[in-house]
Amino acid sequence: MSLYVVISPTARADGIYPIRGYAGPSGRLDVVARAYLAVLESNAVLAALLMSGALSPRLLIAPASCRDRVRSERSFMVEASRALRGRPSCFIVEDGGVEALIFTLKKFKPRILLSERGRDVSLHLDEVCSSTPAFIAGSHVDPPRELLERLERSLGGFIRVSVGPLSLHTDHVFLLLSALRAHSSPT
Ligand SMILES: C[S@@+](CC[C@H](N)C(=O)[O-])C[C@H]1O[C@@H](n2cnc3c(N)ncnc32)[C@H](O)[C@@H]1O
Repeated sequence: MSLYVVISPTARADGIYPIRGYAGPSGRLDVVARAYLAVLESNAVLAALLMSGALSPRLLIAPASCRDRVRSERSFMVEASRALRGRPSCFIVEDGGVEALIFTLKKFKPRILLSERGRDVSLHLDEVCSSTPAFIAGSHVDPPRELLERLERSLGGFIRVSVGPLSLHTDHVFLLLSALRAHSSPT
C-alpha cells in the first residue's frame, strides 16, 4: 500500500465552496482532486493537508475504499466538501492536521519528497517501487519551507526525488510515479 500526500497552502479546510466553479473559491482543492484521480494503484491512500481559511490546518484522507465511488474531479469535490462539513462521506477528516499528517506518514516508509531539485528518479527506483512508500508533493504551489522542516525533524528526513528538471503539475508527477510502480509490480 502506498500513500500520496499533497500539501496545499491555499486549500480551504472548511469545505465551503460552490459545486460549480469550485476551483478558486476552494483555494484550488481541484488540484488535489486531480492528483487523487491520477494515481493508478487501487490500494493507494491520498492525504491532503489543507492549510487555508479560518480553521487550523486539517488533514483530508481519501482511503482506497473510496476509489469505486469517487471517479471524477466533481465527485471528489462533493465528497471532500461533505467530509469537511461533518456530513457522511467516505473521506475522513482529521483536525490537528500537521500532527495527523506526521502520525500518518510514520506508517509509511520510505518517505519521498517530490521536488524539481531532488535527485533523479532513476537513482531511486527501488524506493519508489517498494511496498509501502509515501510520496509528498506540493499543490499548485510548493509546501511552505517551515512546514517541511517541521516534518523532517519529526520524521528524520526525506529522500528528495525529481522526475526531471521541469516543474510539473502534481497530478502528472503522481501519474508518473504510480505508472513506474505498476510497471514494476509482478503480474
Ligand atoms: C506545480 S508544482 C508547484 C510549484 C512549482 N514548484 C513552481 O515553483 O512553479 C507541484 C508540485 O509537484 C512536485 N513537482 C513538480 N515538478 C516536479 C519534478 N520535476 N520532480 C519532482 N516533483 C515535482 C513538487 O512537489 C511541487 O511542489
